[in-house]
Amino acid sequence: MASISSIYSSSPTLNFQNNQNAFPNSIRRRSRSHLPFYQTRPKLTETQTQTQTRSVARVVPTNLSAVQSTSHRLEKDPRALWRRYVDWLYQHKEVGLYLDVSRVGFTDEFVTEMEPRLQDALIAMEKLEKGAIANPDEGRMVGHYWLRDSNRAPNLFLKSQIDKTLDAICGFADDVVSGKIKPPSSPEGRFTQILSVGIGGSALGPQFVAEALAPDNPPLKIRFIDNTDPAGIDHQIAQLGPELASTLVIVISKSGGTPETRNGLLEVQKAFREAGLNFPKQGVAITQENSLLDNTARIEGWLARFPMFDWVGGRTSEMSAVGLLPAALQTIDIREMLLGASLMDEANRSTVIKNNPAALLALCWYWATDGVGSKDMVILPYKDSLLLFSRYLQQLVMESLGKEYDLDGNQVNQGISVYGNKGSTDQHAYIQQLREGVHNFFATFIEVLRDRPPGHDWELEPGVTCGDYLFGMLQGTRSALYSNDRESITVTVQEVTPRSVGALVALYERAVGIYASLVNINAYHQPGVEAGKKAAGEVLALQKRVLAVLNEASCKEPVEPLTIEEVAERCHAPEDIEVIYKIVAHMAANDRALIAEGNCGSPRSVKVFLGECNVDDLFA
Ligand SMILES: O=P(O)(O)OC[C@H]1O[C@H](O)[C@H](O)[C@@H](O)[C@@H]1O
Repeated sequence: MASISSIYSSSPTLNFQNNQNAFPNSIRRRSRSHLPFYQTRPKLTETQTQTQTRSVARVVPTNLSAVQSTSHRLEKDPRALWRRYVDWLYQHKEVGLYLDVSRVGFTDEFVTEMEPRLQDALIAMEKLEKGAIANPDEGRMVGHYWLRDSNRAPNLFLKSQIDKTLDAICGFADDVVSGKIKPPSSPEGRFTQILSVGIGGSALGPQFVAEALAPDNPPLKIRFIDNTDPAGIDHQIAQLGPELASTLVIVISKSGGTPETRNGLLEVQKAFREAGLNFPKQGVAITQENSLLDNTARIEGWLARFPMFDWVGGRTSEMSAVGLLPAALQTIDIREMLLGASLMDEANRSTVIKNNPAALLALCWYWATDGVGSKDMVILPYKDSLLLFSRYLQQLVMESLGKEYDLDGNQVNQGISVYGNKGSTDQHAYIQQLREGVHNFFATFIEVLRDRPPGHDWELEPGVTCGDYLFGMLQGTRSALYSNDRESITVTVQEVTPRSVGALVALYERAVGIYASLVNINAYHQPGVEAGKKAAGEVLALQKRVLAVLNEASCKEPVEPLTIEEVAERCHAPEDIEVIYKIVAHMAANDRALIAEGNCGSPRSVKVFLGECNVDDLFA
């Protein structure tokens, strides 16, 4: 998780204070060591690429590579496949979940060779659950498993923090839903909408759970601002219309300093001002204690604040206030979600690999991707309400496993790519390529046995329901892929319920942790994300310098239009000329007092000046 200072030090504009001053008073010269954003990762030379390949090879023991998927032919005899299905089928009775790994072609020899490594991974997981510093780079414990079983927290203080927060969430949600806590100026007299502002791990879990579990007509309907796209934000606010007066705004950010979330908040606050509404009486913050967001909410007297804990990462925060508060406000049974997760956690502690679904998943991933991410994970839930599962897993898996270095400092460039939407819809989009095209994936089907609530089904043709078609499509695709040597895992749940959704989240969280141990990486940090954030800050800082240079030239009599080269020179940033051109083009397209003359298709012809100059700023 990025520290606040690292975000703010990179750009003076990325600050929770609304900075109205677009023109800096002084222009700082960039140090030579300050690389422009597009140069942050130099290309590897041929020798480096070879070194990289060698270190990748090091994480796969040579004795394993001989028995792995690439050289192995899949079993095709139906009776042998049925035996394999029965032998390997995992069932969790209390959750109503099954895991079928029979269509992944791992051999017995592979399982035997992986056994000691899986046992090591389970020991590492046990230590993590007991409070070890499992995220060494950030010196942090990794405690999302304690959230659903606080008795497992390593000390009483953490346990009471978890319990108190859960009670506070339930109490607050009950009071909002019952109308005891009301918005100050809504004609309805109660909150009817939730606007959740957050990004990444502070959005994806709540989005997935809302789509999966919210009732058709929840007492509070949720919508999300999860980007700094102004048109997207306007769209959400416009759709709320007069109901802004009865909207509970939940701002979620672990660090409390993520620029997109800060911007979303400022935009929403502006909408409240324009509607004559009192934002603090409708605002809730979920963030780490003493973060900028926390302090802002405290000082401004927001309606409520809920903590995010240092030891819970964003992408594993669904069972913290981040996921639980929005869910509870939609009357989703969060205690059942927590129970589903803790039941699944318990199963995932089994040291018998066949009885440990997370270990089985990790084993399959390792087999299918040769332990180096050589194949993508395609997630295909055959249920509309699970549409966002793949998006949720994309962050969980890719941010956790996508790492340049392993724990010993070897360059490994690990990861598994994740994508997918839902079946059978995707059969009409890209299954053609999956079956016959480039063989670079393995599929995971998510099957839901219950088609509709009891008593609602009907036969649209004799003996066949709509749900039977969905079922048939899944089975047909699974077998069509397999017959063409495409491997698949099937996770089956009885129904989409708070319990099964909690269990699915827990299953994949643990599988990611175990897999990370198998490939010896830290699953709990995200150093690569910082580069993009830092680069964005640099672009915005450069934009201010461009404006200052243009302001100076535009205040001259007569106005001095500048070429892009001249702007770059005067910014003392000739190496950033391309970004400067893009800054100019973006500002010109947005009527920002900047006039660009010439043909945008040939950037050298463009001359630029400001429509209005700011003399005060020039002499400030
Ligand atoms: O919750 P926040 O601190 O606002 O962070 C939101 C997101 O920011 C970054 O992109 C991190 O890589 C994500 O892991 C995190 O979920």
